[in-house]
This record gives sequence, structure tokens and C-alpha cells, in this order.
Amino acid sequence: MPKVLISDKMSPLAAKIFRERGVEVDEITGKTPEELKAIIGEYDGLAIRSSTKVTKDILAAATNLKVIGRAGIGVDNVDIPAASAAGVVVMNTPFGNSITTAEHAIALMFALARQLPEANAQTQAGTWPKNGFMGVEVTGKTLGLIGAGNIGSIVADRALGLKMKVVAFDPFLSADRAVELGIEKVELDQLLARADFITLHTPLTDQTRNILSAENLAKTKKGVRIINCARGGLIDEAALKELLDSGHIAGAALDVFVTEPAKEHPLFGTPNFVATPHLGASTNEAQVNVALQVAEQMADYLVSGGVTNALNMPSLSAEEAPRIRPYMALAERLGSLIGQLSHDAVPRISIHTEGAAAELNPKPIVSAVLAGYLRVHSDTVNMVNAPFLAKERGIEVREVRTEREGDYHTLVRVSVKTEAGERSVAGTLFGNEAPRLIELFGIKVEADLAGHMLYVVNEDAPGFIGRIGTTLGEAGVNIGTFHLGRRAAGGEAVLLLSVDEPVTPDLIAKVRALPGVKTVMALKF
Ligand SMILES: NC(=O)C1=CN([C@@H]2O[C@H](COP(=O)(O)OP(=O)(O)OC[C@H]3O[C@@H](n4cnc5c(N)ncnc54)[C@H](O)[C@@H]3O)[C@@H](O)[C@H]2O)C=CC1
Ligand SMILES: O=C(O)CCC(=O)C(=O)O
Repeated sequence: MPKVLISDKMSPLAAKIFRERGVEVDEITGKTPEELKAIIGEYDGLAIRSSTKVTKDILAAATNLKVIGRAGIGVDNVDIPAASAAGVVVMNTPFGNSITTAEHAIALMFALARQLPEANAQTQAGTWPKNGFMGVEVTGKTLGLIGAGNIGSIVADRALGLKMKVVAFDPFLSADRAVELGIEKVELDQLLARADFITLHTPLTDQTRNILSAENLAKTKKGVRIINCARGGLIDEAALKELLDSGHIAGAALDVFVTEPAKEHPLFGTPNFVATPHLGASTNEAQVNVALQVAEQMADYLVSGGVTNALNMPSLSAEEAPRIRPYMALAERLGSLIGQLSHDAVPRISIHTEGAAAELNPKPIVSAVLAGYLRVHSDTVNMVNAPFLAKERGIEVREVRTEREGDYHTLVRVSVKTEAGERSVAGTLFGNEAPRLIELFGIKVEADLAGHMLYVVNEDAPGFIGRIGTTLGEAGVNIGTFHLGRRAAGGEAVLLLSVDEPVTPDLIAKVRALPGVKTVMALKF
């Protein structure tokens, strides 16, 4: 039974779903990195929010880990390249808390417009400060969105409902989408110059880090109010403090900070500064959504191999999975076959799908070929890290699709470029289910690729089959299946036979000694 650790506070529904889906679950929150390292080796899955930092160091200790599920959106607390290299799928729940976070941004916008936190504090302190809090209306004001993805577009929708004008800077926002959202796409400098309120909704990346730098903050309109419910690090906090103190910026509300938890901060106590402790996603609704989703997604992967919302692997829906899984088995075996038969590093692998195979999502098929090919040299390769490792090794991966059927209704061909030229193997599915080799280096040969196999290339001559049967019989080796193919009568022939036990070096030596044998190899699938 797979076992999952929930290491951050999460709705109890997550644990319930895991158990219902046949996944054992422990909920242990608040561990230090050292404590987490000591226990992570036991688990197949790790479910987190933003507190747990999944570093390279933690991943190195996570010897059984297959999947990390982030109950939320931002995955900047997970070292994704290290997870990919370790073959661990990283998933998030990209929509479950979007509305809640957008609503928090709007709430903070009003908190700034009407100075609600300070007015509340002073009223409850008994000063009745009726004349101390002259606010501003949001109606008719311009809201500048930096990032118009899921959350940004919900914020835009709500702001339009409040009769604001919305301008957005997002290099990936298409003109059509901007029209659909009813917002104006602008350059960053235009946004800075025009916005009365600015709200940030981008991930923290090398491009967005410090997007509101001291220089950019200085370009804002005097009296601007700034809201950040996305990530600390998008705004230069020191410059923000200076411009709040000088009065250039009329207000700022941060839900997120460069260093979290932010228990002390130079901004704390600054007039017109509002802070919340990373509460953007903290509503019952959002936490139920993300907990349910993350548990379902992780259980799908651990129990049946379905992949949803993975950041480092192609998705495979529950509907697609049964159709594509036999192809992945075929692709992995073809990759493994060509890997076992190629002795040198290859600069290029091409994966050609034909007929029914060409109608499928090619990504899982390609990943499976690469996993089969690379696993010949490393036990730790899987579908997640194979594309990453292939890239690291400088292997060019090509994908070709031909929808028209050839001799077979469905076919996958894997070709590698070697010093001797292009070599390829091809296979099909019998009954849309059973993977079968149909061609090996240009020779037609039908074979199951399973278990321990012996691969022999010999000169096609009478008596050879009898001699090989006798050799295996005398060695006490039982033949399971026997498959033959040849280029032309009397030419080069290929023999692939499956045997019940591992092929020993002694048996290989005996077969190699038979007349007419050119190559002998043990294969394992
Ligand atoms: N405070 C909180 O509790 C929460 C914070 N978040 C944060 O909100 C962020 C946004 O979430 P979503 O809208 O769901 O993500 P999303 O991926 O749907 O949207 C992000 C948008 O940022 C844009 N973008 C990327 N690089 C940019 C750049 N250099 N300049 C301008 N725009 C750029 C993208 O094109 C995209 O449209 C997340 O990455 C996460 O860090 C999310 C949920 C809760
Ligand atoms: O889990 C949380 O409370 C934080 C949510 C968040 O920051 C995210 O989903 O990116």
C-alpha cells in the first residue's frame, strides 16, 4: 500500500480521501528540515502547502518518493529540477484557491482605500477618529494588474464589477484574451504611470523578481496604492518603505514577504502599510478545494498512474490512461531494446508513431521510450526524469507522426543515430493491448519483449536452429518463446528467444562458439 506524508496543515479531507483511495497516510506537521529528512525515506508521496521546503537535500533522503503534491499554486518551495532529476512528479492544484486569493487582493485594496485596519484599531482604542480617515473611492480608478493569469483575471473581473478601469502588463496575455477580459494590455511603464492601484499576480521567477524595483516604484503615479498577494520578492521592500515614508506611495498591502514567516520587518508600523500573514488562500472553501484535489491527484498517480497538473511530466487523464498505457509499455520496451543493443552514446533518438498511435498524446510515449533507453545504464531513470536526463546527456529527441496506417493499424518506431548510421526497431499492439516487436534493424521479426531473452545474429544456414536448441538443452535452459527473422534466404538472420532464467556468460560463450554466429547478447525486459 503506498504511503503519504502530509507535512503542512491541511484540511482533514485530504487524509480522508487518501484512506478511501487505499493510500496509507501520516499527518506530521511542523518538522524541521533535519527531522523531515529522517523520516521522508518511508514515504511514496509528500503533500505540502507552503511551509515545507522540499530542497535537494530532502530529496536526496527521499529514496522512495514518487510524487510531491502542493495543495495550492506556487511551487517555489520545491526544487523542481532536483525533483525531476530524482524522478519525482511535482503536482499543484492550479485553480482551487484562485477565487479566494483574488478576493483577498480586493479586500486589501479596500483596506488601503479606506484605511480600515488603522481605523478599526483607533476606534476600538476609544479615540473615535471620525476626521482622521479620509478615504478614496475605487469607482472610476485605474487598477494596474501585473500578471493576468488565473488569479489576475478574476481580480480584473471583480474590479470591472466595481466600475474600475483595468490595465494589465503580462507579456503572455494575448490581445484576444485582453478583449475577452475587458481589460487593456499595456507595457509596464504605461501601467506604472497610469495606475491608481497596482496588484501583482505573477509567480516569482528570474523575470519577475524585483519587478517593482526601486526604479520602477519611482515611476508610479504619486498616491498609488500597491497590493501584493502573489510572492515576496516581486517588490523591493526597502524602496517601498522609503516611498511610503515620503508619501509618494499612499498605501501598500502585503500578504507575502521576501522572508516568511515575517515576524519582524522594517515595514511594520509604517503608516498606511497593511500586512497579512500569507492568508491569500486561507478560506474554508479554498482549503477544501486544494486538499481534495491534491489528495485525488496524488492517489491517482500512486494507485493507477494517472497524472494531472504535474509541472514536470506530461498529463495523462484517467480516460486517456487505459488507452495509452499499452503504448507506454511498448515504447519503453522498444527504447530498452535499442538501448541494450546500442553500445555507444547516441546523439539522436527519433520516435515515429503511425496509424492509431499517431492520434495519441505523444509526450508519454516519448518519455517512455527515453526511460526504457536510459534505464539500461541507470536504475533510477523513470518517465519523469528521462526527458531531463536525455537533455542533460545532449541527446536530441525527435518526434514524427504519420496518421495514415501502414502495414499495421498502429506502429511505434524508435530510431537512433549511431556512427554506423540510423538503426531502428518497431513494434505494434496486438489486440490494441499486447506489445509486440515487429522489426529489428530492418529485419522482420515478431516477438514479445519480456523477461530474460537471448539475441543471436547468425548466418542463415540449415541445421542452426537444431544446434542452438541442443546447446540450450544441454545447458539445462528452458526455451519459452522462439522468434526468427532474416534479411534474405542465406543472408543475415536474427533469433530472439525467451528463457526462464537469466542468461549466463557461460551460455553466451557456448552459443558464440556455434558455427555461423556473429553476435550473441543477453537481453532483459
Ligand atoms: N498569497 C497566496 O496565498 C497565494 C499566492 N499565489 C501566487 O499567485 C501567483 C499567480 O497565480 P495564478 O494567477 O494562479 O498563476 P497563473 O500562472 O495563472 O498566472 C500568472 C501570470 O503571470 C504572468 N507572468 C509571467 N511572467 C510575467 C512577467 N515577467 N511579467 C508579467 N506577467 C508575467 C503569466 O503570463 C500568467 O498570466 C502564483 O504564482 C502564486 O505565487 C497563489 C495562490 C495563493
Ligand atoms: O497554502 C497556502 O496557504 C499558500 C497558498 C499559496 O501561496 C499558493 O497556492 O501559491
